[in-house]
Amino acid sequence: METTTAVWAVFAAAAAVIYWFVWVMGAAEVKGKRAVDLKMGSITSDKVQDNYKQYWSFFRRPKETAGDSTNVPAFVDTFYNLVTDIYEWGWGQSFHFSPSIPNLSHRDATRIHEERAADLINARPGLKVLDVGCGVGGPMRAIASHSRANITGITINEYQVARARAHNRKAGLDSICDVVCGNFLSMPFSDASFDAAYSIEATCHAPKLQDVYREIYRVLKPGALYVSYEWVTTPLFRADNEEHVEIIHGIERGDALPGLRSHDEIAVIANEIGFEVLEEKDLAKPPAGPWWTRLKMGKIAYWRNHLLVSALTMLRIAPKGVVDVHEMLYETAGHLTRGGETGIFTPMHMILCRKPSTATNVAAADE
Ligand SMILES: C=C(CC[C@@H](C)[C@H]1CC[C@H]2C3=CC[C@H]4[C@H](C)[C@@H](O)CC[C@]4(C)[C@H]3CC[C@]12C)C(C)C
Ligand SMILES: C[S@@+](CC[C@H](N)C(=O)[O-])C[C@H]1O[C@@H](n2cnc3c(N)ncnc32)[C@H](O)[C@@H]1O
Repeated sequence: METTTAVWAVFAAAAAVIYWFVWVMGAAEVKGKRAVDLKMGSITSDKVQDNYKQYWSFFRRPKETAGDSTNVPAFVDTFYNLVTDIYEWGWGQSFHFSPSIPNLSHRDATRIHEERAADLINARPGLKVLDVGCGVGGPMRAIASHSRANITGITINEYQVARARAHNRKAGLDSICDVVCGNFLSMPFSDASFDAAYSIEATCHAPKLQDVYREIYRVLKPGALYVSYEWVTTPLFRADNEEHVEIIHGIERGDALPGLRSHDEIAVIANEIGFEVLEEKDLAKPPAGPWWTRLKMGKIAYWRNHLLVSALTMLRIAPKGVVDVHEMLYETAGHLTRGGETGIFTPMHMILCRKPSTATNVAAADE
């Protein structure tokens, strides 16, 4: 072989490897981002590392200020600036777990878990439904396609609003799906303005569940249904077991949680606000397939992703700090997996509630 031909062959092979590594392997898990498009929400690239440090400082706050929850929405917003693109790239547009179903893809299992929420609140054409903590709108689009209900989502993170709106347009669902930026602890909606509501793995970010349930109760019409998939510790959790405590702390640190609640607090709080509790169930319990296997099976993929984000950072395609955030998520995946395997944690404690038909618009806990 001539030298020039050999050089060209080496170049072509290298180009093919880079293409495969970045565009094929680095493509979004389901449908969303490519690794080369990793930004960090609305943070400018030079501020990513500072924001990452700021995120961690929340967990190092002095004991005297630990009870002060006023800064939680800002801390959660910073978290989603840091992780939204990595989530979309490595997981898809639905930022939640679902029970695995034999012979079904993650994508289908995710859709089924979302449609279940829609069916529980009897979502149907013409109904005005609220999505509390909507992320980039994966569940919203699945539920809108399934039910043809009109859905309004709310998220604290401006960058997610832009992503969700772009996805809604692309899916041709923008006539029935909209997203607003706001705090679910004080929502920019009038009293009794929604026919139904759901929240999927989002209210765990509220420092006090009462505050978000009270707001949801306020904006729902009397008789309206509300379903939530809550992150909680299960009856198997033991506060005097060091490993259990470490797993739960690990989940809190890596997922911007001010403090995980126990399974038995949820219905008590819903009742306290004035909701009638119609059903409560841990959707992770058998016969449901394990929700954590999707995290566990990806060990090799994590290493590939780690190499990819490191290479993209070195080439200055991805901002400095992405590697740290990715490392944090990798560790979190370990804690979540242990939480699932030990059975001490579930991300799908389902509670179905109704605002009484006779309700005046004052939440019981306010009276
Ligand atoms: C409900 C919440 C988020 C739940 C999940 C969507 C995310 C929790 C942990 C995330 C991930 C962990 C490991 C990442 C991996 C290292 C990377 O290479 C690709 C993305 C991950 C798989 C990432 C994806 C999203 C999660 C599974 C919380 C915040 C309340
Ligand atoms: C894990 S994501 C789940 C998103 C979506 N439900 C899904 O399943 O894809 C949690 C969402 O809750 C939102 N959130 C957290 N705290 C919030 C707050 N105080 N006000 C509004 N949204 C909030 C986040 O911005 C994010 O969109």
